[in-house]
Amino acid sequence: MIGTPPLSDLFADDPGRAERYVVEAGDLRIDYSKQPLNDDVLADLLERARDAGVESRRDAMFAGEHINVTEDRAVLHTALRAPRDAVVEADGENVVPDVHEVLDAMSAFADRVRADDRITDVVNIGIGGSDLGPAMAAQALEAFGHPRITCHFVSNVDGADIHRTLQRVEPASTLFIVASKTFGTIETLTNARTARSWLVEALGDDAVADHFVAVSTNAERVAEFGIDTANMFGFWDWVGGRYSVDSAIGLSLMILIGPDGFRAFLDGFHTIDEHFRTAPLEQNAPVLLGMIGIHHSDDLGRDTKAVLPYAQELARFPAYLQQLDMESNGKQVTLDGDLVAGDTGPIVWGEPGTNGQHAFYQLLHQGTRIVPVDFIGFATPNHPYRNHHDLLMSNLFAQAEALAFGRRNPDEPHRNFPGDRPSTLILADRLTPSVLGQLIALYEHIVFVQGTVWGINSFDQWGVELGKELANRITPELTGDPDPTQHDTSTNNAIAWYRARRSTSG
Ligand SMILES: O=P(O)(O)OC[C@H]1O[C@H](O)[C@H](O)[C@@H](O)[C@@H]1O
Repeated sequence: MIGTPPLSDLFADDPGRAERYVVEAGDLRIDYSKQPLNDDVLADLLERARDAGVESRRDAMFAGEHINVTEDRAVLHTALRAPRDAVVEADGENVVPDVHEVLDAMSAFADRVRADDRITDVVNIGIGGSDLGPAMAAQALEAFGHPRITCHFVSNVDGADIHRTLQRVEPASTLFIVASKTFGTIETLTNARTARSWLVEALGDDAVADHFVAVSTNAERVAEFGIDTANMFGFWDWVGGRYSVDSAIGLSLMILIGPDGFRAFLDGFHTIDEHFRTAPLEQNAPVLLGMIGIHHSDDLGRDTKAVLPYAQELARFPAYLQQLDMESNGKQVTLDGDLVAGDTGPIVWGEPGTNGQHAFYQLLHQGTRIVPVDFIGFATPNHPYRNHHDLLMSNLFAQAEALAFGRRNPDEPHRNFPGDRPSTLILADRLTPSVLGQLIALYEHIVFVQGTVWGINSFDQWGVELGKELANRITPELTGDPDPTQHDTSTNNAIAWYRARRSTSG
């Protein structure tokens, strides 16, 4: 492991540092000068990226090879944002015409809904990748939204979620989008059934065709559920759930911001795809940021990473990144099935600034753990209050400065700020559909680079299966007969406790 002097020394000794350690990708200006790097460390990290085969694996992904080996699938979310005339082959077939056929169908449908004064509310029912992407993006891009349309997102099987939403909408003016790649996810099917009963009770069976559409890869299950497949928008098994916001899973977003806005969103992704595919590693933003993350994790033993957007509209961005990063790289075995040697994906968390400053930044500044931070900010806000924005941005710049350089106070240790706390500063002119697409694609490819270096499969998610299976086993035990005894004693007692109270509380 190569160490570096404190950031204050690195800056003092190298006046060109702040110019040199900046990379531009699309509309993003990424300053990584407040990271524990010098030219030697950087060269070493890029060497490690090369040795790990980042370039060849990247090319294999873009070429549609089955790099998701445990599911024997291509990984082609990049094809979802390829221009109409591009050629991307999966299993010998160009998938781009199919992608654009669905985009065209979505666009026609979105235009119809946007022009239909009867529809005021769109409720997306989905979970995981079928929720977080559109929910995060709809919030992020509300300023670009249709004035009549409100999007709602129901994900949790907790009845409180659908109940709250159904109380806020009217059957006649609501469109439900049931979004599920597999159409087998119990949370989504349960919520969708409840929504359908609610609609049918108010408007009758015939209303389902007008008020329900589906987004899925599984036409058979959509039909079984009772949604006409004429009202279904498809996608493909080479789109991972957490990489699906730019597939038909983004239908609610497209209805909100319009087909042109959605096109701009996809173009933003594509800009970063092209950057990632073609920029030399030295100027390749996902590679640089990915390798900085590797440095924190592998060399400096840092377990977590905070993503702190100075944009209220990006409030759900950290939650979105949690699935993207932690479901992708929270793995313990390599592609060959061996245990990995060190740690893999970081614990990702965050909240928008300035709220975080009044909550957890104490630990960032003076805690014993060092948390690498990504700050995100914009020059122009999507609201009219420039004075607020100046305050917001001054806080962003101040926090990055304070973390990096601290303030010595030997006489009062509790007022001492040690500094030398790393951050990356990601800036863009304005949070537009294109810039949001660019940000998401940047993180997608950072995750890819890191998964490649760790030698893991970033595209499966077997770790979510066991809990699902056990829940399916326990569900009938909560109501059935006799009392269950087949679990460990703690689980048995918890189930017995619930059964007893369930029967008395009704
Ligand atoms: O879209 P669906 O098939 O309903 O899946 C929804 C989510 O659930 C699964 O358990 C996976 O962990 C996620 O990757 C997925 O996004």
